Amino acid sequence: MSKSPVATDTIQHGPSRSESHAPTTSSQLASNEIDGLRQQREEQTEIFRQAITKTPDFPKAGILFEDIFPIFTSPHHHEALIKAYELQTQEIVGTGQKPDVLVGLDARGFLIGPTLALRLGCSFVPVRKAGKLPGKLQTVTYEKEYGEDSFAIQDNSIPTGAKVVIVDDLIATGGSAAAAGELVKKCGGQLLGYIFIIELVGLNGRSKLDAPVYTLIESQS
Ligand SMILES: O=P(O)(O)OC[C@H]1O[C@H](OP(=O)(O)OP(=O)(O)O)[C@H](O)[C@@H]1O
Ligand SMILES: Nc1ncnc2[nH]cnc12
Repeated sequence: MSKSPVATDTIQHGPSRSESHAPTTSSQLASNEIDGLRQQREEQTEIFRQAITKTPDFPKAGILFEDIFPIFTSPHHHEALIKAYELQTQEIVGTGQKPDVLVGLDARGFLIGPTLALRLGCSFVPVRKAGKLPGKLQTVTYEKEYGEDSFAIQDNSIPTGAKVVIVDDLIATGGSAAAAGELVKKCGGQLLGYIFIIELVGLNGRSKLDAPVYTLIESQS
């Protein structure tokens, strides 16, 4: 799992299995468990990496489009993906805790958010493209890798002070995610972090975000 501040710090500062000769203490046990989790994640990440297709010059010349839909053709890979998001959410909110609200971004964040919310037993709230949601809205216009767009969220969808995690498939320029974060805050939510499958690291989208960013795969560095 790349760019995971909580997990990476724990792994880097804990003793590794090969360094440990003394009797096992509870902190070493925790470290071993983390090693096991990390290995499991690396195997899963490799599965996702192989499933994702890359298409040059789509939807515009110069864009290398990374398509996550093939992950969903296999129930096994689909399950592994939701599990990976579940583990990542646990790292953000703390073991045994859950966010109050998961916010998913139109459209590909909707592939992950509702299923994950059901697993965690929390609320799911959509951030929709402009013109799709009824009622009183908060809206924002933003730039993304291949154009400009507008997002909306329903005004009363997030209780004041609610712990919120934003999920989407990919971060490129970070424009979409930053806009969604702005909407969450306008609604009074407390933004705890973002989770993506793919990060296009060369675009440094995470620099636009002011909450921790967790990604499974780094690409296009
Ligand atoms: O980091 P950025 O440069 O903002 O780009 C990332 C966004 O672009 C894609 O969505 P898109 O707007 O293409 O919508 P879609 O999910 O309907 O395809 C992707 O799913 C992210 O939401
Ligand atoms: N290169 C890319 N591939 C897929 N979705 C994207 N959204 C923004 N940039 C993208």
